[in-house]
Amino acid sequence: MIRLENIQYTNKDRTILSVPSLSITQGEILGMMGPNGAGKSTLIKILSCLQAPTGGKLYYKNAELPISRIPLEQRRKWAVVLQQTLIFDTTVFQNVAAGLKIRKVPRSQIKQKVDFWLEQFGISHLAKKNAHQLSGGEAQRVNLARALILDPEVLYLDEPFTALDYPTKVKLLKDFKAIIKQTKTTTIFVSHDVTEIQFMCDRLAILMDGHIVQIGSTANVLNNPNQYASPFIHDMSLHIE
Ligand SMILES: Nc1ncnc2c1ncn2[C@@H]1O[C@H](COP(=O)(O)OP(=O)(O)OP(=O)(O)O)[C@@H](O)[C@H]1O
Repeated sequence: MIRLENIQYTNKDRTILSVPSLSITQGEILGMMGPNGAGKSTLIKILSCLQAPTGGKLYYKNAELPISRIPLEQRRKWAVVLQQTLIFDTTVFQNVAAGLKIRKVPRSQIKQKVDFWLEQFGISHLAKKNAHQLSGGEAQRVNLARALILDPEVLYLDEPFTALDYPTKVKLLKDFKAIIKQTKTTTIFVSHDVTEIQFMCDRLAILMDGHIVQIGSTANVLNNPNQYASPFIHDMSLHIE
């Protein structure tokens, strides 16, 4: 589905990211972990074309993308959800409908789709509430519904659950995983929380200092880290216990 070849991101003389190759298959959930400043957000931004790399090639469904000028139709196949919920000062319904309105989807379809996605995320009862009056967990549900309503082929998530308390997070993770497995949405998921990663991800990549030092099945990477990943995995062991 997505393939990176020799992707580099340098700033002045500093290499922030260097990924010789990375392939992401359709429908998989790929996790990304690593210390602060390892380059996870930079990689997400490059994958979702929010930021152009300074070198390398990006392929989407075997076609090379012109990374410095990605067409709008292509960008619209992807959705990005960040830790900060970008909620508009209007109702929950209008927030979830926003992307469809921009795409000029007919009103009758908008109503049908919004009702469906509010239901999927268990927030139908909040439809008329002002989105600025929501709790963190409710707001993040709105944020996720707003992304998934666009039927993205790829979903990029950068620590979307970090600010949530544990019971809220567990409930949302369960609902969310069921939805993305059902819709077979290819998902790239950055997190600092090993529990989230274990629960969500088919594969896990460990980034250190701008390099993917290990990638493989989530259980294998966490249980058998290589010499480069093991200091980071070891430091997380307190959280695992
Ligand atoms: N546009 C930029 N210009 C200069 N330096 C940048 C730029 N973007 C990121 N960096 C630097 O690149 C490095 C990687 O940053 P990035 O945000 O990708 O890391 P991260 O792994 O997502 O970190 P965190 O876990 O703290 O969110 C950091 O040292 C950051 O300061």
